[in-house]
Amino acid sequence: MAASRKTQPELADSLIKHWPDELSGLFAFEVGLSGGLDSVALLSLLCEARERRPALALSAVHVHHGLSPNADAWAEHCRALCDSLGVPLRIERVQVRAGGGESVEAAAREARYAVYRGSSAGVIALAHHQDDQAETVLLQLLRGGGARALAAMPALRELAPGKRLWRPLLEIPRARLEAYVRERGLSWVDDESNLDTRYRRNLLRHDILPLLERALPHYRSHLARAAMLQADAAAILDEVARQDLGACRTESGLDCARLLALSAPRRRQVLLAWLEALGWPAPEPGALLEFLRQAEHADQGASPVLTLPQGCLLRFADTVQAWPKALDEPPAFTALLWRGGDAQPLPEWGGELAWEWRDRGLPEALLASGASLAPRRGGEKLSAQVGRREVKDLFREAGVPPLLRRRWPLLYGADGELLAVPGIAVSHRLAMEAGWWPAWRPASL
Ligand SMILES: Nc1ncnc2c1ncn2[C@@H]1O[C@H](COP(=O)(O)OP(=O)(O)OP(=O)(O)O)[C@@H](O)[C@H]1O
Repeated sequence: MAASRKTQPELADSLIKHWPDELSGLFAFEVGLSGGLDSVALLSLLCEARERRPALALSAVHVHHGLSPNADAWAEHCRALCDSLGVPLRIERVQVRAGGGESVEAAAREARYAVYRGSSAGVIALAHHQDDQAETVLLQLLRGGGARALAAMPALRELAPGKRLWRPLLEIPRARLEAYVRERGLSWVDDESNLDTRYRRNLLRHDILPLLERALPHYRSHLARAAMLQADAAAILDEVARQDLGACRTESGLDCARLLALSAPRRRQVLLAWLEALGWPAPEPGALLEFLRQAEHADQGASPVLTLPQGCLLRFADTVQAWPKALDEPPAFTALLWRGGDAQPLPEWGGELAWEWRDRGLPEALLASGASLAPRRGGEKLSAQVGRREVKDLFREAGVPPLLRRRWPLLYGADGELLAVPGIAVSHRLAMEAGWWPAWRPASL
């Protein structure tokens, strides 16, 4: 053991030397221990760090997925290793349920992260190394990922409030970890699924990367460097998108004029940042481009819509709005509460009825004496300069998307006469003098 420590001493030294400043003052570290070579190396290295930093409270967690016939043996191996290193271990059994097109691998990962988030330690350390990082960059590239995806795995990130995820081995090639583990005389288990080339990562690892290595022995560090550069680019994109989003955001969505004044790539980033803030996954880049193109060239009367699994984006008047998928049916009847021109919030209608004083508007007496709101049923007509006009045509001309027409409140007088289509037109017959104009403000998300 003493002789071997001379061969690979620099690994533990380098770990200590590169201890992130952000982790100073944190002492409870838990290693995600699969029992494989990488996490065995990490646990052992952190044990060496503990010798030099006795305040370090080191523990380990093994997530027992129960997926492999060898799962119990892996857990046993972790137990024996932790006993020999004097590290407390918790073994967490999880039920892996893949659903909705998710792979078993992804479901197992999700289950692991749930266990990590539940840890009482402030820092969870995982053993991803430089080879993993290089593979991740290539896989993201092959999936057509952008800067954020190509930034691959960060060395440090927040896992949950007050909890960090740390990957201290990202700059170390796997071969060095193997040499280290062998020198320490430590044993590890091999996950048999790692040899299964059905998984894309394993196909890269076993069939493609060995070829690449022959021509470009330093490809790992080059890909890791590319990831670092992309991480910077992604951080700048995020910063700019956050600022642009702040400038474009209005109560009901994004201001079209401000959005369209931005360069095309910034527009896309704003929309993506907004969707992310809403918790909606990013749409296909092509679909987003097409929506923005249509939104830019939309005339009065056209309302481009981008339909997404969670709902839809639409351009209406001077805003881009996001509407959740399931729009409830509006109420059949709502009494107008007249408060001398104060806006009336109507959450059950998904918006607010506001009032403006105009040269031609509705008389106050009419509004104060039993007016009400009801949805469109079809066939309604409103008094116009010449005769009466179909509400359907008024909606179309105003560019109200069909989706919003269903829950657009129409304003009726106590005698059942249609007084106004708020925000679009008021009865010509009743608005002969200065009076009130109703404005309907649909609230998007
Ligand atoms: N069963 C497990 N229990 C605890 N930690 C684990 C387990 N499996 C993996 N880990 C931790 O996660 C690290 C990455 O493992 P692996 O490469 O198998 O996961 P991955 O799914 O490819 O990566 P990611 O977690 O980024 O999705 C391991 O080095 C180890 O630290």
